[in-house]
Amino acid sequence: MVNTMTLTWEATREFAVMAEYSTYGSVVVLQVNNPPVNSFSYHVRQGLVDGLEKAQRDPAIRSIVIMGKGRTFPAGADVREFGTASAGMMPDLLSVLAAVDTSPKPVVSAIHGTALGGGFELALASHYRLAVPSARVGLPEVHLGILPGAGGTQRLPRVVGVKTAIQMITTGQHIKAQQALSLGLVDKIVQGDLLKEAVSFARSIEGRPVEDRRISQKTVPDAEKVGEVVDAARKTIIRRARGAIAPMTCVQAIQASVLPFDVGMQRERELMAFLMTSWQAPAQQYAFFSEREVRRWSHPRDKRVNFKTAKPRVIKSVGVVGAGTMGVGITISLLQAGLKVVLLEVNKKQLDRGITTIQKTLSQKSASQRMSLLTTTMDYSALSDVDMVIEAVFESMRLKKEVFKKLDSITKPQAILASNTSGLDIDKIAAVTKRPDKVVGTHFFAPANIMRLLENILGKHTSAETIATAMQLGTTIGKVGVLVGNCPGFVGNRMLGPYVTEAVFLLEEGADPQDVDKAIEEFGFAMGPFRMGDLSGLDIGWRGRIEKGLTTEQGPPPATPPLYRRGNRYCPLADMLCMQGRLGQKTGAGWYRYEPGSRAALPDPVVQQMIREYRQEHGFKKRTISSQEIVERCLYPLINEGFHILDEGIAARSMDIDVTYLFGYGWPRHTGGPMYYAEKVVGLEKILRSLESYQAQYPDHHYLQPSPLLRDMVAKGTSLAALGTDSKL
Ligand SMILES: CCCCCCC[C@H](O)CC(=O)SCCNC(=O)CCNC(=O)[C@H](O)C(C)(C)COP(=O)([O-])OP(=O)([O-])OC[C@H]1O[C@@H](n2cnc3c(N)ncnc32)[C@H](O)[C@@H]1OP(=O)([O-])[O-]
Repeated sequence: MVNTMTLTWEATREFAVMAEYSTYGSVVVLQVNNPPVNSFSYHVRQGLVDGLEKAQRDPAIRSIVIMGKGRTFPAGADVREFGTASAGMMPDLLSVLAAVDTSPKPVVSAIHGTALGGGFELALASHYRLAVPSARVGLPEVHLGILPGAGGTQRLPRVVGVKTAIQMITTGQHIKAQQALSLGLVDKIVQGDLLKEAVSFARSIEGRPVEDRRISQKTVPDAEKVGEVVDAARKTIIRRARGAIAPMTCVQAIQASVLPFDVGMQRERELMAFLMTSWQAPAQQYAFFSEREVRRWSHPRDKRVNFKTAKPRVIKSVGVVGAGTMGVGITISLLQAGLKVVLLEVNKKQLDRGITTIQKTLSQKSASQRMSLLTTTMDYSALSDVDMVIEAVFESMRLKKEVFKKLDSITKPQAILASNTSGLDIDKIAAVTKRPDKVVGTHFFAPANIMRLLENILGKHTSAETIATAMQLGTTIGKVGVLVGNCPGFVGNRMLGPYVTEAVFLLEEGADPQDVDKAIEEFGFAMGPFRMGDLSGLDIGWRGRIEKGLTTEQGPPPATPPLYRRGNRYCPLADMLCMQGRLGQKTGAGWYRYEPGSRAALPDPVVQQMIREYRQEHGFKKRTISSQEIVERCLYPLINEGFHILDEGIAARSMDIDVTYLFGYGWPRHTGGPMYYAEKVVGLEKILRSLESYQAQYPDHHYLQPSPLLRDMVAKGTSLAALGTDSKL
């Protein structure tokens, strides 16, 4: 039992601020105090080493507890320090952990919050680990393009075996306390006050030898199977990594854990140095910080549109109009966040289908509780009292205007009206209401309950309060909200336009859909443009082109040259598929064919024949197109559109574009996003010169014309970060 009297701070705070030193009789408690996540900045490392040394010197001290102050046990190395002088300053994390491991007095890590990365490595270097039930542990370094470089690849397999270590480290998953206990990663789960419990536990183990508690001295339990385990895991890891080098490098380090500890540590250090100096690690760290930085939004249009000053309205209940795929996904997200939802659908069958999907998707445990927050209706008057409505009807301006007129007359005057549109003009929708200041675009991505991106569109009259409310709602429901301006397609779909168009032009010249998809997937996308089109439904784009007058259900509009529309080059291959009823996966055929019940895209001789005949008819000569050309011709125009978007102020910062693509379009994270990739991986000058060269070859592909901003930046040597507003990066 801990004497509560001893719980008053006796210690001086000479290592205060970053690692506080306190004594409770024979126990020293070192509390890391570096908000918000107690990361191991230089001062924390120094504080811990000083504290450990002081505890060793004091004969009255018999055990040491390490814990985190505030919300968490250390969540890892200070990533902002990477690449700076303080990252290399001694003591480094390895020497802190060596001092813990070799301490003759037992060291207990007492975990609450999230012990991640270097934090969990510190816990593994300790002789005992306690955790509160809500704690989570893990080694998520792979998401930052590196490996657990403070012994994590060597100590974890010594506890859980190579197989589980590979699984944990290559996925970077966080493990709950209970599972950590069953894996032997924590020794005890403690209820109640962690400090008291930890001090009491530390007293109970004083005097016991620490040698057999040192993980570094243990052997890997499944060491003899290491080759077999690695072989079995390799294929899946490489496929999942999609070009990221960190996962397989982590495996190489884990493989070395069967060697003597010091040899394995040396191997870990070498592999860490390899990753740290690769171009992928900074890209992934940029992605990590950008995901957080977009929360500090602002817009050049109006200085009141700024996260610092704009106050969101409190939203307790939300109406959702439309129980199609999007409306249902949005409803699920809102219910999962504990919000009250009124789901309106005028078609009874559709409504019933929607309710069934919602019930099935919500987790068994909380389904009835979540479902009690849902009201369903076919009557607009049920929306009279909600704080906000998200319209998710079919993508038609006429229909959306009708819905907004009704919503404006029925909902309370202060209610916010949001449209889940993927590209329609928010100002036109707002214009049919008497409250354009309360109208905003909220573009969710399918499946809306899974995809993390929420593109929030600021209309001409949208107030700062309204946009703040949309951004806040995104956070509440676990989305990554990005603020963008109003233009056709907003940021994401506008940039996708030239990408998809150029992909189809590649078919004219000799590529097959699978050639283009393969090149884009090798670049790192989960799906190339043709597989993606088949998944989303080819009719979406077709309907859009019909609405714009570019085509009709029967073929090209009368008196139109076959390969041109309004003076621009046009390829009708996608329209031809739709006219044959090939709308993608849902009809069993699109750019590919699909066996009943299967999602596997199979090359289709029918499509290949159609493309061949088309080439013949229009005099295109087939040639072999390299993967590099495919990647450049699809991605550089997309990037170029990003520069137009920045130039027009549709996105305030390049990171808003990057986050949009990382979270909404499956852009490979290890390349940082399209704008980061353009600047830091390829180089702006090279992008510009390639666009110029392709433009010379294809003068009527208008989007290959380099953006004036890109030209200007190359000429002046300006960086993208220098353009941004409010950026802390
Ligand atoms: C010889 C050399 C040897 C080198 C050895 C190093 C080896 C080691 O294995 C490497 C590591 O540990 S790598 C690290 C491995 N660890 C990880 O990868 C863990 C990464 N972190 C996370 O997963 C989440 O932040 C938490 C789950 C910790 C908290 O989630 P939440 O409650 O939703 O909160 P939130 O909004 O997410 O964050 C709040 C604020 O903290 C900031 N920040 C956070 N972590 C940071 C860090 N490590 N650093 C700096 N900053 C970090 C974050 O940016 C944000 O700042 P803002 O200014 O307010 O925007």
